[in-house]
Amino acid sequence: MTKHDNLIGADWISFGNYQDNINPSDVSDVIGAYSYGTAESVDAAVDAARAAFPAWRDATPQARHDVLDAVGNTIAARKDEIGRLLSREEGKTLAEGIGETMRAAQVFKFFAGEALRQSGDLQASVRPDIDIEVTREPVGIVGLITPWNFPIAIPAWKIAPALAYGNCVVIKPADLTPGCAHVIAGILHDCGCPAGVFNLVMGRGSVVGEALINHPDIAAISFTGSVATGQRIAETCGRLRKKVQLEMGGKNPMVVLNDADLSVAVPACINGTFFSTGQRCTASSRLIVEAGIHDAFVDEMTRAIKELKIGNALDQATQIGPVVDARQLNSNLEYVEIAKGEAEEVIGGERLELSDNGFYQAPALFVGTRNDMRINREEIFGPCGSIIKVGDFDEAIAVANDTDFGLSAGICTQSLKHARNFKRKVEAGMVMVNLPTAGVDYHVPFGGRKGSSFGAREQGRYAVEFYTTVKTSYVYAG
Ligand SMILES: NC(=O)C1=CN([C@@H]2O[C@H](COP(=O)(O)OP(=O)(O)OC[C@H]3O[C@@H](n4cnc5c(N)ncnc54)[C@H](OP(=O)(O)O)[C@@H]3O)[C@@H](O)[C@H]2O)C=CC1
Ligand SMILES: O=C(O)CCC(=O)C(=O)O
Repeated sequence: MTKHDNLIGADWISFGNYQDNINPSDVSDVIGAYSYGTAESVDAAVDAARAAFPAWRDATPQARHDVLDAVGNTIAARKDEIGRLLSREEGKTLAEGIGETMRAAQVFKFFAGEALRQSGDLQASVRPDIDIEVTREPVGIVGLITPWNFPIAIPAWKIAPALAYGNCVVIKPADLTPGCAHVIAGILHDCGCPAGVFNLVMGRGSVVGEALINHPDIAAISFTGSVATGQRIAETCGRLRKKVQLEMGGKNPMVVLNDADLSVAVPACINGTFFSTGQRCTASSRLIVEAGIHDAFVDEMTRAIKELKIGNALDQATQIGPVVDARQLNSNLEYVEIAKGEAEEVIGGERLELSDNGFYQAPALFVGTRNDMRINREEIFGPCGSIIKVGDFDEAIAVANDTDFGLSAGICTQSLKHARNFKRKVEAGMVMVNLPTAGVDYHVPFGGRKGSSFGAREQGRYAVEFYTTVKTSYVYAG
């Protein structure tokens, strides 16, 4: 079996402790063995980054552009092979895996451009003969901790801006999906990224992740994952005065009003709720439906989920792949049991025993639910959606906002007035009109409010806020 090592400085380093990367579509398929690091591995990676930082900080924008652009081009050229690896290790369909790979390529190319577009302000002083410049500088060495559900796009949208703005990186990918981050490391290495500017340390969150967040020379941590881990990271970073950016869960509402076009609303809800096996922090987990269209909507959704093809992620016909692992599958099935006690009706949601030996679950629709039920308060992170019936638009907005989260929110309506009011009143970082709540562009800000996010926004040119620090310089020329 192929063994995969960590990238520290210019070298591929083995720490022993090889762990199998298993395909959730078919657990007999072992993708490779990945060497997991320790706290000492993090020390070595930070030493390499510290040595590389002065030269990378001072590198020309052109030099940074060229590395990132070459990485983007290489990922795009290898999209089929990398997309297949992604689908094998995470379980999303091949189309989704290749699509996510292209998104990562585009992110690198976008931030290659941003490396060239850095700017500052020249401001007038309130005193005579003094000029003031406001400029941005890299924060230093940044630690990136990424989840399993977007194993190439999320590393890409943290690595690319970090490097574009002159930082050095130590990344710890999710222990369930180290393969795509390992491929990015190889591509950065081969595309001329100087030794130590980018370092990969694979391993467990409780070991490598903890060492990263506690390391005194790491200036900033960018994290995507669960609320519990994010809270822990925020506390540590606050105590150690590190800059921190957290993207966590969602309980995203999708409102369907009486005037919605069901031929738009149903595909948007099917996509938002069930695609990527519901394992998206932007998934539509609460479908808030106005009474006049409720029964027709439930009928159409029930028909549509029964037609979904669940199966091996690598099968071209598959629309919904497996759940990522046994732990997540068991957690989803527990929520289906909870739903049986809370909802008026549960459609689907059962464990599926297919010919491939993977973690398959039928999509689940919970009908006749209230917003105060556990299934509507807690993030499930599986192919499960609840339907909540409401009387009118005002009630729909109140229910949409009655949640601890605030990442994405959607509305299906043909009314310009309701769409406009929804955009203004909904408490979310991203709003979708007649579109699924999940599936975002790569060049605009991503993030939310309340319990979903903390710190500066990710992606697009707004990423500059997290990956740089501001310097104000006064020059007297009298
Ligand atoms: N918002 C999102 O996009 C995501 C949300 N989730 C939510 O989280 C739930 C659990 O998923 P899970 O993968 O366990 O999420 P975690 O939050 O545990 O994992 C996210 C990342 O954090 C790392 N990590 C874990 N513990 C620590 C720690 N103490 N210090 C530093 N880093 C740490 C993980 O490492 P390791 O992989 O080794 O555990 C992983 O790289 C899901 O059911 C879902 O609800 C999960 C993934 C993405
Ligand atoms: O919906 C998307 O396109 C991105 C979702 C995401 O980043 C996540 O689930 O972590």
